[in-house]
Amino acid sequence: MELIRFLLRTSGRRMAIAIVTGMVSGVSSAGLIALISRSLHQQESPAGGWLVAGFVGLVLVALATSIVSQLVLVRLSQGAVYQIRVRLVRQILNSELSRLEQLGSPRLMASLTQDVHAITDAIERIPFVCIDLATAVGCLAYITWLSWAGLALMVALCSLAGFTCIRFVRWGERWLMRARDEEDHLFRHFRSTTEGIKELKLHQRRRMAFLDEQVEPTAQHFRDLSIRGLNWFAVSSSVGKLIFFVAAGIILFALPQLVASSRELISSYILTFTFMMLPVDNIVNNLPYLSRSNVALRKINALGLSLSLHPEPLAGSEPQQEAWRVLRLDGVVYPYRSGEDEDTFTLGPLDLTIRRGEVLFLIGGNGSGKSTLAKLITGLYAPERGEVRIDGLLIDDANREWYRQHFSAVFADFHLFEQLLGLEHRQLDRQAAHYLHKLRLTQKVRVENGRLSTLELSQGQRKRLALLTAYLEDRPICLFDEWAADQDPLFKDLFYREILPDLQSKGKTVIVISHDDRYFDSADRLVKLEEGRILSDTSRRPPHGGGPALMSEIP
Ligand SMILES: Nc1ncnc2c1ncn2[C@@H]1O[C@H](COP(=O)(O)OP(=O)(O)OP(=O)(O)O)[C@@H](O)[C@H]1O
Repeated sequence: MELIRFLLRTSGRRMAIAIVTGMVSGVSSAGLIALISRSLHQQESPAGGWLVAGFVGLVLVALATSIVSQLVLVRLSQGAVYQIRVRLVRQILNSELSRLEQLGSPRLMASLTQDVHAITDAIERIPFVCIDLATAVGCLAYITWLSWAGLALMVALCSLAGFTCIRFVRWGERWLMRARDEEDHLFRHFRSTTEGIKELKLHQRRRMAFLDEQVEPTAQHFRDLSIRGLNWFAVSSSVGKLIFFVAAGIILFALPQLVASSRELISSYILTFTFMMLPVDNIVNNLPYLSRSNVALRKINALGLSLSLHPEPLAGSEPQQEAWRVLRLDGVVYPYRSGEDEDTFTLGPLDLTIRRGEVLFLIGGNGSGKSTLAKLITGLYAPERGEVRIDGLLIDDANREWYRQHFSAVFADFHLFEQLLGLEHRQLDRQAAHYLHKLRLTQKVRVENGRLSTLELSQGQRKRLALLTAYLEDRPICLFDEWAADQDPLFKDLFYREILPDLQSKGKTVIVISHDDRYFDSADRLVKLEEGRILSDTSRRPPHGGGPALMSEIP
């Protein structure tokens, strides 16, 4: 079973301790049955001292080993859940952006929530299932010890039960796997529900169509596939219980006819089967949860495999190249693909040279490739063909992470973190307060211990906060993707006339994606894109230092 293999990989030593102590507990429980059975048969004569001592001893051993086994398994299972969560997030973070975009956030969210939940659910049951299993195995061992005919019957029935149940569970799993694939589509609709709530609320017919034509059919399909899968589990559970009762019936009624059996033997069987009933019931009832976790693990492994096919090496420790001079893109090509080979849009081939200290505007119509080029320049995408070099140094998989550390960027679909993560200024709060004042956000936001007091702001204000982060990062190259689009005229002016010259005066190179032709005169250079190619590259003036020192006097 995949879950057990996963737990063994997580900590084989702990698993071994849990199995050994669990088995001791199970055998002790079976020993207790044997002892109770024997004491019942000695009703006539008072129980000997050794029986009482044996009873107390076995109770203590069964309890102590059961507790140890469960404690170890609780630790092991929670450790495994922790590892799965962290490993998955790490794998996502270490994967190429283009791969993550292809997979889509609903697929990632489904694994991070549903699959992790299914595994957690199953793993939390493992300690109890293990003890039940150990008790059942102990009881079977006792039945075997009582009579060899009992052993033969048990082996035959256990094989039959195992074979039949596993077959049904496998069929069930196949349906659950299909249901799980459907769940990815369902998550896409969940995302549309939360992110498109305004559009859905405003338009009743759209909302009805969304519900009737998208959410309901997908949810129904998911439900039907799940029902089919769970039906097989129900069959498997009933067949398992049926075989158990058949075993009990044969041993109680048929065995005495076939093999000479004393009343003592029969009553021992009755006691053992009664004792076994609860653990067997628990094991059978937990099978669907364990099976679901198999499906979830397969899904997570498939995601992990697909992510690991596009890994990115971790960051090198080299410092940024503050004094870089030239960044060159030579013949770079980046295609977006929808299917196997079908290109939907291709950026390039294009050549571009960016010099240190210049303010470069990327302009062009919607869909001309500006944001794609920005992701190539910043190293978020790797070109399929062509080269990116910084001062002649070729940027490849080995140093792309290092190269990215040269950039601060505010993309159009930026994300704000509540905490100013990864910024190690000694006076972070003071610096942040200074920039908040300059960005006219003091009335709205405070920064305490590097944490922003609120993110409940207008889109324009949120963008100003993103700009604050870029300032605090203090990286040599800044990139703003239509930053000013949501700003009022005052802040548009502030951005183009003061912030950009200020960044330039600090020696930063600034790349701005802009549609604001009123402010194109703020650029040293205008690079115009059309259909993924550079249409024109116009230098308006050589890169200069200077400009008003808006942000320069940091306290
Ligand atoms: N993740 C993606 N997957 C597939 N195609 C994409 C993806 N992102 C962008 N595209 C396609 O690439 C083309 C260029 O998009 P890009 O976002 O670079 O344009 P842009 O010039 O920044 O446009 P805008 O001014 O509207 O922001 C578009 O035709 C778009 O459909």
